[in-house]
Amino acid sequence: MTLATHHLTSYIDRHRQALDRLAGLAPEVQAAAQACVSALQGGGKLLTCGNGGSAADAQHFAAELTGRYRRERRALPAIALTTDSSALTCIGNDYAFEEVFARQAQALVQPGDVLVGITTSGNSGNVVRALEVARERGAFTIALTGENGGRAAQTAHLTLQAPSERTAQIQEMHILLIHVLCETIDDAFVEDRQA
Ligand SMILES: O=C(CO)[C@@H](O)[C@H](O)[C@H](O)[C@H](O)COP(=O)(O)O
Ligand SMILES: [Zn+2]
Repeated sequence: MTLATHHLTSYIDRHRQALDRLAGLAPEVQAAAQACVSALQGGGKLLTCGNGGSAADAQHFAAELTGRYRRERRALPAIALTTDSSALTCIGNDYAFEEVFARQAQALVQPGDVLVGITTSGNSGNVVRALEVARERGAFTIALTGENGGRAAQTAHLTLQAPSERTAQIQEMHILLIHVLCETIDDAFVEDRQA
């Protein structure tokens, strides 16, 4: 067996073992999807943030909404707080790295919005601070974490805890969860092209 084959087999085995536990998150996933749909139907927007691979996930989620996920529907408002290098460097340099998302949240979050903070450890300070600020400003807050929800789970209104302690596997489940949220958001808007 090659090393790559060994890794592929063990990744697949690990996912097989985790899938039943992931299915157990259905009530939380339904609640998260409903919160996103209600915010968007009420004129609110989604804001997303995360670090490293989770920054990519945050951008991926926002782009599925402003662009398109799977079915044709109107463009939906979503902003990833990870993309503006001027804002990130200014806030990181002049305040603190922990404030890079929170300061943008102070500027952008309105009551009725949803902020989604993505952190596999559950403990990235800048994600936790963004959840805190968004909550204070009247947004509904959702954390995507690993099995250990960490400080993010203590801060957010709702947490989707991917059942793993391995960063990579948590990320792989996060993107699955994000796509399920997008599928459910499509369900709500696909008949409503002019709204
Ligand atoms: O993609 C990976 C590892 O798979 C890394 O870039 C990873 O996202 C970074 O180490 C992050 O800083 C981890 O942050 P977090 O998920 O604990 O909030
Ligand atoms: Zn990665």
